[in-house]
Amino acid sequence: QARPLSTRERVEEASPCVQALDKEQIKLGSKYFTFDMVYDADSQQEIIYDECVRELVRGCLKGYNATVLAYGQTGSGKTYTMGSTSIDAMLEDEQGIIPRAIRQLFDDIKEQKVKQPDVQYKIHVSFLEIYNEEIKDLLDNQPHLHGKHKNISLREGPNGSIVVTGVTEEPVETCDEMFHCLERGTVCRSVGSTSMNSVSSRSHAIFTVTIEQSTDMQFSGSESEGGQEPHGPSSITSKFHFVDLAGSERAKRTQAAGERLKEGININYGLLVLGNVISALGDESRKGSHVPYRDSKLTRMLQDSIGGNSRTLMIACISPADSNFAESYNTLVYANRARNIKNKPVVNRD
Ligand SMILES: Nc1ncnc2c1ncn2[C@@H]1O[C@H](COP(=O)(O)OP(=O)(O)OP(=O)(O)O)[C@@H](O)[C@H]1O
Repeated sequence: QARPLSTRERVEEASPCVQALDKEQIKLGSKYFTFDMVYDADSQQEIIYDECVRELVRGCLKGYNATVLAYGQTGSGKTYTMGSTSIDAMLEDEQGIIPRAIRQLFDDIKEQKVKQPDVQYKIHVSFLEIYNEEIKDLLDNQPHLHGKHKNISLREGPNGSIVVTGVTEEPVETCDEMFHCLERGTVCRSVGSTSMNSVSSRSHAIFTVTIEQSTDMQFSGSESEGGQEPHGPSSITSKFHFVDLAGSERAKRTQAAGERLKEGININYGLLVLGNVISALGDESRKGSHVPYRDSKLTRMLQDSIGGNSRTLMIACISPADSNFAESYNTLVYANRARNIKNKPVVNRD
């Protein structure tokens, strides 16, 4: 029986132009990159989920915010990996991160309810896309009524968290209800065809699950200290953002024109500002300098996730083809910088 490939071997297999140096370092061109995990085109969705995301969902139920964002060149597999595609016709093995996280969330809550029957759960989902620097509510039931005039705004909450007002916050109680929201929003997403990807996402999409857990009474103190002492009600609210970024693209290669070109320019603008935010936060020598979160809707939305209190996983999708070397190189530079950012995860106790 073949032994499983080591991380180093997986990197070498994934792209012939990438040279693995040791367990956590690779060389591309003349530059060195570090990473936590690497997967090639044969890696199963299940493995990626178990190794990278399962723990974040567990942490979210303990009160930590979490974010998974997929970054990469157009057509490199972000939407496929995130699972923000319609899953109706998909084999279960092929399903990506979001449907898996939904299932785990409800399974874990079921288990937790057995251990802590006093805890009450309230779950909401919202699904937004940032299209041409406008925020669109993908769960809006009456878009024809609201049109462009739906007033969605972003503001900073008391603890530095970003609060989005004016969006649909759909209450859900079951796994199926959450799947339904995912499907509903997915079909409303802006998708278009370019010569690099026939089903290219033309927007950044953010699927957010908010979990409130509350108890009327909490107990503290051990049996040996004379029994457990009840004290006041307590509640924890945590959020999980699943972010499927639109792909970086070069107009020359996508052959975009007209509306597609305008979308491409806006996509690249959002990603450029995200890159500037990542640089400002990830570079020790720029510590304390201005972080341009407000320069784009995308970075403002992700303020908690990048440099905030969230546990954040960035998935850098790269193409194994040598013809995509330049874009793969840029993606790794971007992700390498992001890896230097140190967030400060805290439990969000109200
Ligand atoms: N690991 C994979 N296994 C099988 N098919 C894949 C894999 N990754 C991507 N694909 C397929 O490649 C095509 C492009 O992938 P996808 O749409 O996910 O790219 P993307 O990075 O989201 O692109 P864009 O930024 O243009 O939206 C899709 O048809 C997708 O199903």
